[in-house]
Amino acid sequence: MTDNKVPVEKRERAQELHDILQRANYQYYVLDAPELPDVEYDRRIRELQELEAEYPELVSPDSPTQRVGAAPLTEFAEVRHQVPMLSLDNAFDDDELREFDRRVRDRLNSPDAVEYACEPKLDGIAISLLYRDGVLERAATRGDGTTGEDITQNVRTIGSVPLRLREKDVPQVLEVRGEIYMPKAGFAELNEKARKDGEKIFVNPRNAAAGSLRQLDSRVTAQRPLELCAYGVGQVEGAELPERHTEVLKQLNRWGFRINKEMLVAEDIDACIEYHRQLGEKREGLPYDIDGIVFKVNSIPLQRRLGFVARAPRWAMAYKFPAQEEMTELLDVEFQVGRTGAVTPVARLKPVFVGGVTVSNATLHNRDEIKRLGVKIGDTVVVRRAGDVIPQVVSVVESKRRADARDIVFPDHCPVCGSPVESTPGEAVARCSGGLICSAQRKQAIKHFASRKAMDVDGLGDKLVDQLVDEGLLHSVSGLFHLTKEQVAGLERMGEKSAQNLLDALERSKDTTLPKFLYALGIREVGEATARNLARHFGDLGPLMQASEEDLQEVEDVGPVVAHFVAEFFQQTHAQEEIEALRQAGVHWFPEETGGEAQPLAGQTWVLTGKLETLSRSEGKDYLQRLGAKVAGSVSANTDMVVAGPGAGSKLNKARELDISVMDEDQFLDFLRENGVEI
Ligand SMILES: NC(=O)c1ccc[n+]([C@@H]2O[C@H](COP(=O)([O-])OP(=O)(O)OC[C@H]3O[C@@H](n4cnc5c(N)ncnc54)[C@H](O)[C@@H]3O)[C@@H](O)[C@H]2O)c1
Ligand SMILES: [Zn+2]
Repeated sequence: MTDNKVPVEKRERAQELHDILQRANYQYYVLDAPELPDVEYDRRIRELQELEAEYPELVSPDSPTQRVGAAPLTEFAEVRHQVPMLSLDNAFDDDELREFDRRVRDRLNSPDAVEYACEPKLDGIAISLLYRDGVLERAATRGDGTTGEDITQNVRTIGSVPLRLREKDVPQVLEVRGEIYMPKAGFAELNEKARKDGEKIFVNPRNAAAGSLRQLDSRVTAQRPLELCAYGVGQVEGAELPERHTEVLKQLNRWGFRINKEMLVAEDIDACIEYHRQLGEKREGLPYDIDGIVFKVNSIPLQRRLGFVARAPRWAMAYKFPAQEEMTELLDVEFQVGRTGAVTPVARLKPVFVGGVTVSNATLHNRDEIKRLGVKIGDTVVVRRAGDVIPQVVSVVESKRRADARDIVFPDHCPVCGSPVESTPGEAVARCSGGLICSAQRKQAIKHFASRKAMDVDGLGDKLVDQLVDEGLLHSVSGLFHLTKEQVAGLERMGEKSAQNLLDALERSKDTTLPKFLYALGIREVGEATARNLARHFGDLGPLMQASEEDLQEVEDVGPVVAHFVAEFFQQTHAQEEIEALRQAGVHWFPEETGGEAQPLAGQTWVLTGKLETLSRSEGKDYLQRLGAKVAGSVSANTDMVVAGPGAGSKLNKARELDISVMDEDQFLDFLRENGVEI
């Protein structure tokens, strides 16, 4: 074939893709600040690969399809990898994975199924760790696959990187390869702190890990919650390693490396597809981000026979999960007013499928965040939706900024009631100063009051509260208990029966507990735990309402800020009147037992898994907390006990693995009774 067979527009497009991808590589690998979301990058790579497949003349050694990563920065010393550190090819659906299996078997001339190792694909940074005579000598990034950066000082600060191998019998030279990543919880904490301190915010855990590792001051790295997971070896001298990949990893584990607990051996490609499906369901619940599954031919001799192409081995494939970040257009910004008057900017987006759902709104947090992002209306933005977390605008694709992009103007006056919007110095949040004059705040206060963890009024949904307030039937929380059947039945989509149900639910809700009532009042910074501590300390509402800020600070976990909000709340005449009105309407509770009486589970952490048959998860949690226990959401090594119900499978296994005591539902109920909890 000759050059002139390639149509000009195809050649130009290829060149354009080269430019886009090279720029993206630089931003991603060198600056740790990608502008494009990964899916967008992957689409462009795909497009270039397809062009190159059609017109092989377009393939050049410097094509982004032929290369791994990017050449390293100059601040760190360069390291040459004896065995190149490659990337992985990607599959995006079952067919592409089957196609991979077909290619493997064709090449091996194997009519039989090939065994694969299945590992979650951690989303972090590839690392090479060189051990000489069992001692960590050097840690290097992948770089462009041949040349990486020496980041030994930084990597040494990571707890899960062994500085010395366990066991005596170790190879003279052992190069371990793995991923350094930041667990989700650590990432959330880091960003939250950065947001408060006005420091750099990372787009996702991968970027945070990359940025943390490439610090010139290793004391900074030491502060970051990084972990290592080993997934392979490079150079090995003076030892024979097992002939199956999964066995090699188990050996690494004995030498002191963490390996992934979800790892599995699949006997054929169908089992791989099933594994991918299962992990896809588990993905949100894992404590770290994964962006797919890596399937590797498990036999090392077969891996050797298969070899590799320019940028990836032929014996491995990454089967990606649906993206958690996508690009879309910011159409407009609206300002919502919350229960405490906080004015939150909400981005209206051109609908985009991300993280498994179609997203058309995302939070922009506050005024500072808008400034930090430098975002304008009309911009192309990157939206991230991971798990249950509210979708967020994480960055702006500046290269796509339109000439007519408009600044976002933060309102001076509440968009709902027109009262001035005020900000307290040192606080990022701006608030409507209208208090309960503001119907937005009133609606939110009533919704909160009626919510499940508060007064738990069955059937009083958000829409109904909006209707009641908008129709002028409801002006305060206590007004709920004066609603009449006729008023409720007269609303749109309501009838006699549903009206009666609501009144019955309201009646039932009057029988409550002091902690729930305190939480329901919606005092700023008073969540469930604080409400419980306040109730336990003061025993009843009277003494609490009289308490000074100083008195309040004696309560467990109550600092000056919370003490101030609580005292301020109870000093308002309006609040006092509301409380009186609620009691007049029949809201009641029994006083709490006060004092530092022994709490059977004080200081222990419990995990509630799945749904118990007779208790809801939140009830179980309430009961445990009454006994002084902290309740955790997932199973970790420092958890003491797990309460298991139907559907608790994976957590249960994890608990057993960690040697944590496990109880079933009946034992749990007995246990609560023994400890004097009425069920
Ligand atoms: N947004 C951007 O502008 C931009 C630019 C460049 C690259 N990228 C993204 O980076 C990725 C491509 O980069 P890449 O070459 O690092 O490939 P990759 O991240 O898709 O796959 C290779 C990497 O997977 C990691 N990995 C995790 N678990 C593993 C396991 N169990 N076994 C083996 N490896 C494992 C290793 O670090 C390895 O280097 C793509 O997802 C692409 O979207 C994005
Ligand atoms: Zn208002």
